[in-house]
Amino acid sequence: AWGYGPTDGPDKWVSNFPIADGPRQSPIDILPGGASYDSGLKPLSLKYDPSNCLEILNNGHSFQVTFADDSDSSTLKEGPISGVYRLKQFHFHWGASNDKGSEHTVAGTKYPAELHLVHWNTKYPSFGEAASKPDGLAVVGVFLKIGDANASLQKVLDAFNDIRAKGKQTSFADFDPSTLLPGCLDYWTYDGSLTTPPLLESVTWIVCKEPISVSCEQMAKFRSLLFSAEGEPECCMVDNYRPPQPLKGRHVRASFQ
Ligand SMILES: C[C@]12CCc3c(ccc4cc(OS(N)(=O)=O)ccc34)[C@H]1CC[C@@H]2OS(N)(=O)=O
Ligand SMILES: [Zn+2]
Repeated sequence: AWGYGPTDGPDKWVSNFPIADGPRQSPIDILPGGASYDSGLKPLSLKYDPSNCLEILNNGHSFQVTFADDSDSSTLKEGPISGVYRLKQFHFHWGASNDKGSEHTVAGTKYPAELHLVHWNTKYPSFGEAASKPDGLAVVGVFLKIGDANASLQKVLDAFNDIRAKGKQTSFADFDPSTLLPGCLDYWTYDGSLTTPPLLESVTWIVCKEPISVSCEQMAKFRSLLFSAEGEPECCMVDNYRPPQPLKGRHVRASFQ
Protein backbone atom coordinates (compact mmCIF):
# COMPACT_ATOMS: atom_id res chain seq x y z
CA ALA A 1 0.00 0.00 0.00
CA TRP A 2 1.11 3.60 -0.41
CA GLY A 3 1.67 6.36 2.11
CA TYR A 4 3.76 9.45 2.75
CA GLY A 5 6.77 7.90 4.48
CA PRO A 6 10.36 7.33 3.25
CA THR A 7 9.56 3.81 1.98
CA ASP A 8 6.04 4.28 0.54
CA GLY A 9 5.86 8.02 -0.16
CA PRO A 10 5.36 10.14 -3.32
CA ASP A 11 8.74 9.24 -4.83
CA LYS A 12 7.84 5.54 -4.64
CA TRP A 13 4.29 5.74 -6.07
CA VAL A 14 5.45 5.40 -9.71
CA SER A 15 6.35 1.72 -9.21
CA ASN A 16 2.71 0.74 -8.61
CA PHE A 17 1.15 3.74 -10.40
CA PRO A 18 3.24 4.52 -13.52
CA ILE A 19 0.88 7.42 -14.36
CA ALA A 20 2.77 9.23 -11.59
CA ASP A 21 5.12 10.32 -14.40
CA GLY A 22 2.21 11.20 -16.73
CA PRO A 23 1.60 14.41 -18.72
CA ARG A 24 -1.05 15.97 -16.44
CA GLN A 25 -0.06 15.24 -12.85
CA SER A 26 -0.98 17.30 -9.78
CA PRO A 27 -0.25 19.31 -7.75
CA ILE A 28 1.81 22.02 -9.46
CA ASP A 29 3.62 25.20 -8.47
CA ILE A 30 1.39 28.03 -9.67
CA LEU A 31 3.34 31.00 -11.06
CA PRO A 32 0.92 33.95 -11.04
CA GLY A 33 3.08 35.68 -13.69
CA GLY A 34 2.87 32.59 -15.89
CA ALA A 35 -0.91 32.27 -15.71
CA SER A 36 -2.91 33.95 -18.47
CA TYR A 37 -6.12 35.86 -17.66
CA ASP A 38 -9.04 34.30 -19.55
CA SER A 39 -12.05 36.65 -19.76
CA GLY A 40 -14.10 33.67 -20.96
CA LEU A 41 -13.84 32.03 -17.53
CA LYS A 42 -17.09 32.39 -15.56
CA PRO A 43 -17.42 32.90 -11.81
CA LEU A 44 -17.72 29.70 -9.82
CA SER A 45 -21.28 28.68 -8.95
CA LEU A 46 -21.10 26.59 -5.76
CA LYS A 47 -24.40 25.61 -4.12
CA TYR A 48 -24.28 23.16 -1.20
CA ASP A 49 -27.11 21.68 0.89
CA PRO A 50 -25.95 20.97 4.49
CA SER A 51 -28.50 18.15 4.76
CA ASN A 52 -26.41 16.17 2.26
CA CYS A 53 -23.59 15.91 4.80
CA LEU A 54 -23.29 12.28 5.96
CA GLU A 55 -20.17 11.35 7.89
CA ILE A 56 -16.55 12.09 8.68
CA LEU A 57 -13.88 9.41 8.41
CA ASN A 58 -10.16 8.81 8.83
CA ASN A 59 -9.11 6.88 5.71
CA GLY A 60 -5.49 6.51 6.80
CA HIS A 61 -4.25 9.19 4.36
CA SER A 62 -6.39 12.16 5.42
CA PHE A 63 -9.82 12.65 6.93
CA GLN A 64 -12.78 13.28 4.70
CA VAL A 65 -16.35 14.50 5.06
CA THR A 66 -18.62 12.58 2.70
CA PHE A 67 -21.84 13.84 1.10
CA ALA A 68 -24.94 12.18 -0.32
CA ASP A 69 -24.59 12.58 -4.08
CA ASP A 70 -27.86 11.01 -5.30
CA SER A 71 -29.32 14.37 -6.41
CA ASP A 72 -28.18 17.76 -7.71
CA SER A 73 -28.53 19.52 -4.35
CA SER A 74 -24.81 20.10 -3.70
CA THR A 75 -23.19 21.16 -6.96
CA LEU A 76 -20.43 23.05 -8.73
CA LYS A 77 -21.36 24.75 -12.00
CA GLU A 78 -19.87 27.39 -14.33
CA GLY A 79 -16.26 28.39 -13.65
CA PRO A 80 -14.06 26.57 -16.18
CA ILE A 81 -16.38 23.56 -16.43
CA SER A 82 -19.48 22.77 -18.47
CA GLY A 83 -22.39 20.82 -17.04
CA VAL A 84 -23.13 19.94 -13.43
CA TYR A 85 -20.66 18.40 -11.00
CA ARG A 86 -21.84 16.96 -7.66
CA LEU A 87 -19.94 17.31 -4.37
CA LYS A 88 -18.80 13.89 -3.14
CA GLN A 89 -16.37 14.71 -0.33
CA PHE A 90 -13.94 17.23 1.03
CA HIS A 91 -10.62 16.58 2.77
CA PHE A 92 -7.37 18.32 3.64
CA HIS A 93 -3.59 17.98 3.32
CA TRP A 94 -1.26 19.48 5.93
CA GLY A 95 2.29 19.58 7.30
CA ALA A 96 4.14 18.65 10.50
CA SER A 97 4.90 22.38 10.92
CA ASN A 98 3.39 25.60 9.60
CA ASP A 99 6.05 26.09 6.91
CA LYS A 100 4.66 23.27 4.71
CA GLY A 101 1.54 21.20 4.10
CA SER A 102 -0.21 22.49 0.97
CA GLU A 103 -0.02 20.51 -2.27
CA HIS A 104 -0.24 23.38 -4.71
CA THR A 105 2.29 26.15 -4.09
CA VAL A 106 2.22 29.75 -5.33
CA ALA A 107 5.57 30.91 -6.73
CA GLY A 108 7.18 28.39 -4.38
CA THR A 109 5.18 29.48 -1.32
CA LYS A 110 3.84 26.58 0.73
CA TYR A 111 0.78 27.06 2.95
CA PRO A 112 0.31 25.06 6.18
CA ALA A 113 -2.71 23.22 4.73
CA GLU A 114 -4.97 22.91 1.70
CA LEU A 115 -8.68 22.02 1.46
CA HIS A 116 -9.98 19.96 -1.46
CA LEU A 117 -13.68 19.86 -2.38
CA VAL A 118 -14.09 16.90 -4.75
CA HIS A 119 -16.93 17.01 -7.33
CA TRP A 120 -17.84 14.56 -10.14
CA ASN A 121 -19.37 15.17 -13.57
CA THR A 122 -23.00 14.04 -13.68
CA LYS A 123 -22.68 13.19 -17.38
CA TYR A 124 -21.24 9.92 -15.96
CA PRO A 125 -23.30 7.40 -13.92
CA SER A 126 -21.20 7.52 -10.73
CA PHE A 127 -18.25 9.00 -8.87
CA GLY A 128 -16.09 5.95 -9.52
CA GLU A 129 -16.96 5.99 -13.23
CA ALA A 130 -16.29 9.72 -13.52
CA ALA A 131 -12.93 9.36 -11.77
CA SER A 132 -11.49 7.57 -14.83
CA LYS A 133 -12.61 10.18 -17.42
CA PRO A 134 -10.51 13.18 -18.52
CA ASP A 135 -13.39 15.56 -17.61
CA GLY A 136 -14.74 13.41 -14.80
CA LEU A 137 -13.77 15.36 -11.67
CA ALA A 138 -13.44 18.98 -10.59
CA VAL A 139 -11.62 19.73 -7.35
CA VAL A 140 -11.77 23.16 -5.72
CA GLY A 141 -8.60 23.85 -3.74
CA VAL A 142 -8.46 26.41 -0.92
CA PHE A 143 -5.26 27.36 0.91
CA LEU A 144 -5.22 27.71 4.72
CA LYS A 145 -3.11 30.50 6.21
CA ILE A 146 -2.18 30.96 9.90
CA GLY A 147 -4.33 33.66 11.50
CA ASP A 148 -7.57 33.87 13.46
CA ALA A 149 -9.29 30.65 14.50
CA ASN A 150 -11.77 29.51 11.86
CA ALA A 151 -15.16 28.92 13.51
CA SER A 152 -16.52 26.86 10.63
CA LEU A 153 -13.43 24.63 10.53
CA GLN A 154 -13.73 24.17 14.31
CA LYS A 155 -17.01 22.25 13.80
CA VAL A 156 -15.05 19.71 11.73
CA LEU A 157 -12.16 19.55 14.21
CA ASP A 158 -14.59 18.92 17.09
CA ALA A 159 -15.42 15.56 15.50
CA PHE A 160 -11.79 14.38 15.56
CA ASN A 161 -11.98 12.57 18.90
CA ASP A 162 -14.15 9.90 17.26
CA ILE A 163 -11.89 9.41 14.20
CA ARG A 164 -8.37 9.57 15.65
CA ALA A 165 -7.25 6.24 14.13
CA LYS A 166 -7.29 4.91 10.55
CA GLY A 167 -10.64 3.33 9.63
CA LYS A 168 -12.67 5.20 12.27
CA GLN A 169 -15.78 7.07 11.11
CA THR A 170 -18.65 8.86 12.75
CA SER A 171 -21.84 10.57 11.62
CA PHE A 172 -21.44 14.23 10.75
CA ALA A 173 -24.58 16.16 9.81
CA ASP A 174 -25.76 19.57 8.76
CA PHE A 175 -22.45 21.06 7.77
CA ASP A 176 -22.33 23.67 5.00
CA PRO A 177 -18.98 23.46 3.18
CA SER A 178 -19.52 26.91 1.64
CA THR A 179 -18.64 28.28 5.10
CA LEU A 180 -15.09 27.05 4.34
CA LEU A 181 -14.78 29.13 1.16
CA PRO A 182 -12.92 32.45 1.01
CA GLY A 183 -14.88 35.66 0.44
CA CYS A 184 -13.33 36.16 -2.99
CA LEU A 185 -13.61 33.22 -5.41
CA ASP A 186 -10.96 34.35 -7.91
CA TYR A 187 -9.20 31.19 -9.11
CA TRP A 188 -6.51 29.59 -11.21
CA THR A 189 -7.48 26.55 -13.29
CA TYR A 190 -5.56 23.81 -15.14
CA ASP A 191 -5.97 20.17 -16.18
CA GLY A 192 -4.49 17.72 -13.69
CA SER A 193 -4.89 14.58 -11.66
CA LEU A 194 -5.72 13.06 -8.31
CA THR A 195 -2.85 13.89 -5.96
CA THR A 196 -2.93 10.45 -4.34
CA PRO A 197 -2.94 7.01 -5.91
CA PRO A 198 -4.52 6.03 -8.28
CA LEU A 199 -3.32 9.47 -9.56
CA LEU A 200 -5.95 9.36 -12.30
CA GLU A 201 -5.67 12.21 -14.83
CA SER A 202 -9.32 13.18 -14.54
CA VAL A 203 -9.31 16.42 -12.56
CA THR A 204 -10.08 19.97 -13.63
CA TRP A 205 -8.30 21.85 -10.83
CA ILE A 206 -9.78 25.11 -9.58
CA VAL A 207 -7.43 26.71 -7.01
CA CYS A 208 -8.69 29.78 -5.15
CA LYS A 209 -6.27 32.69 -4.95
CA GLU A 210 -7.52 33.85 -1.50
CA PRO A 211 -6.74 31.64 1.51
CA ILE A 212 -9.00 31.03 4.52
CA SER A 213 -7.66 31.36 8.07
CA VAL A 214 -6.66 28.65 10.54
CA SER A 215 -5.12 29.17 13.99
CA CYS A 216 -1.96 27.49 15.28
CA GLU A 217 -4.06 25.58 17.83
CA GLN A 218 -6.35 24.34 15.05
CA MET A 219 -3.33 23.16 13.04
CA ALA A 220 -2.19 21.22 16.13
CA LYS A 221 -5.59 19.50 16.14
CA PHE A 222 -5.07 18.34 12.50
CA ARG A 223 -1.75 16.82 13.62
CA SER A 224 -3.45 14.87 16.43
CA LEU A 225 -4.93 12.43 13.90
CA LEU A 226 -3.14 9.15 13.20
CA PHE A 227 -2.10 7.39 9.99
CA SER A 228 -2.15 4.20 12.08
CA ALA A 229 -5.11 2.02 13.05
CA GLU A 230 -6.10 1.16 16.63
CA GLY A 231 -3.70 -1.38 18.09
CA GLU A 232 -0.86 -0.35 15.75
CA PRO A 233 2.13 1.77 16.88
CA GLU A 234 0.88 5.38 16.81
CA CYS A 235 1.98 7.39 13.76
CA CYS A 236 0.87 11.06 13.62
CA MET A 237 -0.96 12.08 10.44
CA VAL A 238 1.28 14.88 9.17
CA ASP A 239 2.97 15.78 5.85
CA ASN A 240 0.21 14.03 3.88
CA TYR A 241 0.91 16.14 0.79
CA ARG A 242 2.38 15.36 -2.62
CA PRO A 243 4.99 17.92 -3.80
CA PRO A 244 4.50 19.89 -7.04
CA GLN A 245 4.85 17.94 -10.31
CA PRO A 246 6.24 18.98 -13.74
CA LEU A 247 3.95 21.27 -15.75
CA LYS A 248 4.86 19.45 -19.02
CA GLY A 249 3.65 22.26 -21.24
CA ARG A 250 0.29 22.83 -19.56
CA HIS A 251 -1.21 26.28 -19.34
CA VAL A 252 -2.64 27.73 -16.16
CA ARG A 253 -5.49 30.20 -16.65
CA ALA A 254 -6.59 32.90 -14.23
CA SER A 255 -10.19 34.04 -13.73
CA PHE A 256 -8.90 37.47 -12.60
CA GLN A 257 -6.53 40.16 -13.85
C1 LIG B 1 -12.49 6.32 -4.62
C2 LIG B 1 -11.62 6.24 -5.85
C3 LIG B 1 -10.17 6.11 -5.50
C4 LIG B 1 -9.57 7.34 -4.86
C5 LIG B 1 -10.13 8.65 -5.33
C6 LIG B 1 -11.22 8.67 -6.18
C7 LIG B 1 -11.75 9.90 -6.55
C8 LIG B 1 -11.23 11.09 -6.04
C9 LIG B 1 -10.11 11.08 -5.19
C10 LIG B 1 -9.58 12.29 -4.71
C11 LIG B 1 -8.45 12.26 -3.93
O1 LIG B 1 -7.86 13.35 -3.41
S1 LIG B 1 -7.35 14.55 -4.31
N1 LIG B 1 -6.21 15.21 -3.46
O2 LIG B 1 -8.47 15.46 -4.45
O3 LIG B 1 -6.83 14.02 -5.53
C12 LIG B 1 -7.89 11.05 -3.59
C13 LIG B 1 -8.41 9.86 -4.05
C14 LIG B 1 -9.55 9.87 -4.86
C15 LIG B 1 -11.84 7.41 -6.74
C16 LIG B 1 -11.18 6.97 -8.04
C17 LIG B 1 -11.43 5.45 -8.12
C18 LIG B 1 -12.03 5.12 -6.76
O4 LIG B 1 -13.44 5.13 -6.93
S2 LIG B 1 -14.18 3.78 -6.91
N2 LIG B 1 -13.73 3.01 -5.61
O5 LIG B 1 -13.75 3.04 -8.09
O6 LIG B 1 -15.57 4.07 -6.84
ZN1 LIG C 1 -6.61 16.26 -1.87
